[in-house]
Amino acid sequence: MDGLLVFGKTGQVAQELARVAPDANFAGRDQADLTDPAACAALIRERKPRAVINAAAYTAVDKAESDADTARLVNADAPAAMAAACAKLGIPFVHISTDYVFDGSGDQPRAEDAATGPIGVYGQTKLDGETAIAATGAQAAIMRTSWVFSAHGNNFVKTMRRLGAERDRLTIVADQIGGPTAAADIARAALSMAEAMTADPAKRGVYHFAGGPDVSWADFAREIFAQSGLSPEVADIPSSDYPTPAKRPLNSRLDCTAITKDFGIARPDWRVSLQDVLKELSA
Ligand SMILES: NC(=O)C1=CN([C@@H]2O[C@H](COP(=O)(O)OP(=O)(O)OC[C@H]3O[C@@H](n4cnc5c(N)ncnc54)[C@H](OP(=O)(O)O)[C@@H]3O)[C@@H](O)[C@H]2O)C=CC1
Ligand SMILES: Cc1cn([C@H]2C[C@H](O)[C@@H](COP(=O)(O)OP(=O)(O)O[C@H]3O[C@@H](C)C(=O)[C@@H](O)[C@H]3O)O2)c(=O)[nH]c1=O
Ligand SMILES: [Mg+2]
Repeated sequence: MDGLLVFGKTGQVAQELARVAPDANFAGRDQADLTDPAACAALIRERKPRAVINAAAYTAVDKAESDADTARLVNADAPAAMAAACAKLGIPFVHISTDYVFDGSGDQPRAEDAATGPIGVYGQTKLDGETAIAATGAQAAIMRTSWVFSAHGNNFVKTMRRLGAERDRLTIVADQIGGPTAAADIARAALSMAEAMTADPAKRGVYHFAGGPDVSWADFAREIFAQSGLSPEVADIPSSDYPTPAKRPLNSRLDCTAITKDFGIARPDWRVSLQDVLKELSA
C-alpha cells in the first residue's frame, strides 16, 4: 500500500512486511528508538504516512523481568505515542500484541473480550500498550498473535533445528498450548487490516490472529523435526521442569473467529507455513 510507515526493520514481522509491502517505509532503531516515544511520534508527524504498522517491540520475555523500565517504554509508552500521533493525523494504526496478556488458565480458546491477567513483565507491558493505545481514540487495530516463527531472527523453529541436529534427546514443555504463527502470515494479515481500515474508518478494535491447530511446544517441536528430517527423541515435560525467570501462560489458545468475520482473514495452518520457512532455511 502507498504511504505506509512501519516501525521495525530487523524483526521477524518487519522483515516479512518488507516482502509483502516493498514500497513501505521501514523505521529501524536508528530512525526511531522506541525508548524515546516522543521521537516515534515526531517521525509520524514528519512523514505524514497514510497508515502506520508497529512491528517493533521488546520481545525478550525473560530479560524483561529484570528490565521492566525499558520494556514499558518500548511496549507501552512508544506505541501510545504512535497512536496519539496517528489520531491527530486521522490515519489508521495497526499494532501487534500477544497471547501473554492472558493468565493462561483453563483449556478453552479466549475471545478478544476475555479477561486479561498477564503473569510476567512482558505480557503486562504489552497489555499496558493496548490500554494506552485505546485511550488515544485513534483508529487502531490491535492484533494479538502468538508463538511467532520465521526464517530470520530468534524463534523456536530455529532453536529446534539447531538443538535437533546437536542432540539425541530433548525435553520440551508439553503443558503450554497455543497457536504457532508464521511471521509471513502476520505480515499479510496486518497489511490487509491497514488497507481495510484506510477504506473504512469504522474498522478498528482488538483481534486475535494465530496459526492453527493449537498444539503444545513439544508437539510443535515434533512437527518441526518430522518436516526437517531430524529424529531426536522428544520427551514431554511440565513447565515446572523448565524453570525460567518469567512464567509463561499454560493456555494460550486464541479464538480467531472475529478477524475472519470482520476482515475476511482466515486462520492459517501453521504446518503449511512451516514448510515454507524450513524450505527457506535450507536454501
Ligand atoms: N516473537 C513472538 O513469539 C511473538 C511476538 N509478538 C509480537 O509481535 C510483534 C513482532 O514481534 P517479532 O517480529 O517476533 O519481534 P522480534 O523480536 O523479531 O523483533 C523485535 C523488533 O523490535 C525492534 N526493537 C526492539 N527494541 C527497540 C527499540 N528500543 N527501538 C527500536 N526498535 C526496537 C527490534 O530492533 P533491533 O533489531 O534493532 O533490536 C526488532 O526489529 C511484537 O509486537 C511482539 O510483541 C506476539 C506474539 C509472539
Ligand atoms: C529451547 C527449549 C524451550 N523450551 C520451552 C520454553 C518455552 O516454554 C517454550 C518456547 O520457548 P521460547 O523461548 O520460544 O518462548 P518465549 O520466548 O516465551 O515465546 C514467546 O515469545 C513472546 C515474545 C510471545 O509473545 C509469545 O507468544 C511466545 O512466542 O519452549 C523447552 O521446553 N525446551 C527447550 O529445549
Ligand atoms: Mg523468545
